[in-house]
Amino acid sequence: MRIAVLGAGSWGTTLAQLATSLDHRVQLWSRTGPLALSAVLADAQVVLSCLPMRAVAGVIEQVAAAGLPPGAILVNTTKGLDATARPASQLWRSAFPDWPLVVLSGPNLAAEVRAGLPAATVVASASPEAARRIQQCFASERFRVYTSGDQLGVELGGVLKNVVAIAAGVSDALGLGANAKAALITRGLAEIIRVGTHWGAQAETFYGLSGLGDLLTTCNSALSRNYQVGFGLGEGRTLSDILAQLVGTAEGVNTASILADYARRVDLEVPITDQVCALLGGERPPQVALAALMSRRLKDES
Ligand SMILES: NC(=O)C1=CN([C@@H]2O[C@H](COP(=O)(O)OP(=O)(O)OC[C@H]3O[C@@H](n4cnc5c(N)ncnc54)[C@H](OP(=O)(O)O)[C@@H]3O)[C@@H](O)[C@H]2O)C=CC1
Ligand SMILES: O=C(CO)COP(=O)(O)O
Repeated sequence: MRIAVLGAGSWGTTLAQLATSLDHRVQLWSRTGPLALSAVLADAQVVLSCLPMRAVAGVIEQVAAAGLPPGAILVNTTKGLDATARPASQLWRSAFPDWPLVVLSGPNLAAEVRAGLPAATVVASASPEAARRIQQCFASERFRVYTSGDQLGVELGGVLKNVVAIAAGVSDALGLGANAKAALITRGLAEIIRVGTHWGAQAETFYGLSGLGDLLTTCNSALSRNYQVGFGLGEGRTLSDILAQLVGTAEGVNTASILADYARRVDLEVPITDQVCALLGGERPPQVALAALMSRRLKDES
């Protein structure tokens, strides 16, 4: 396959390397690289977006100006929300309604995939044929690829877990222990399912690789940038200090405030997100956020 990879950060270079090792012809585009976007797109059969959320709308405009080859499969890997709480694939869908669209998402820390450690992921699309083609394209002995028809659920699992991963980092920095971490991850999953099903995703999807799978990876690995942000907050550092030293993108920082604002407007309960937001905004210290979560009104687990 001829693959254009947009975004030469951690994930873009990793997927480009994986695709090259599988004998695809790969061209990697970055805004500072030597290749023009029009040349990279010219005869691409697959266009893989590995951009941070803040770059997606601008690059879509550039792709529209450069021209997207008819029939090329668009693959979104961005795990973020725009200011209006839309996940990235919805921006691609609005700009290119006639092109097949696939979301690739799962527990896939780039450094581990790059090192050739075994990993699994999910490719989801309204077009089973497009999902199967992308499955074939990226599957290897070290990277197992499943398909799903719940494109929204697969994407939202990857987007929403970032906020819980920030909370998990805080929990570990405070030394709160394994019981607290398990409670956080489990109630985080309940929060993700509440938001995801509100937006129309299927609840079962969140128990799969792109939901629970990615939540476990991101909440338990210091390789995760979102976890690193939380760990820094738990150590009492300011967000600006943490971000100044962070290598790469932590999408959960923006996702938390966008989600908290949205949830407030539609009266959806997102207590973990609310506390993460308050911590990110420097509004309260971690121990006060913890106390707020522990002293909520007593309720049924469901
Ligand atoms: N890293 C990972 O483990 C995984 C990441 N993801 C998701 O993939 C997305 C990208 O993450 P990741 O690769 O880690 O991010 P990085 O921060 O490593 O890289 C982002 C890349 O995007 C480029 N970029 C930034 N702004 C623009 C812009 N306005 N126009 C064009 N290019 C731009 C950067 O270019 P420049 O260097 O010039 O600034 C950089 O090459 C995120 O949504 C993330 O959640 C998904 C799965 C795994
Ligand atoms: O999404 C990821 C792993 O699946 C990467 O997580 P971070 O963005 O927190 O590094």
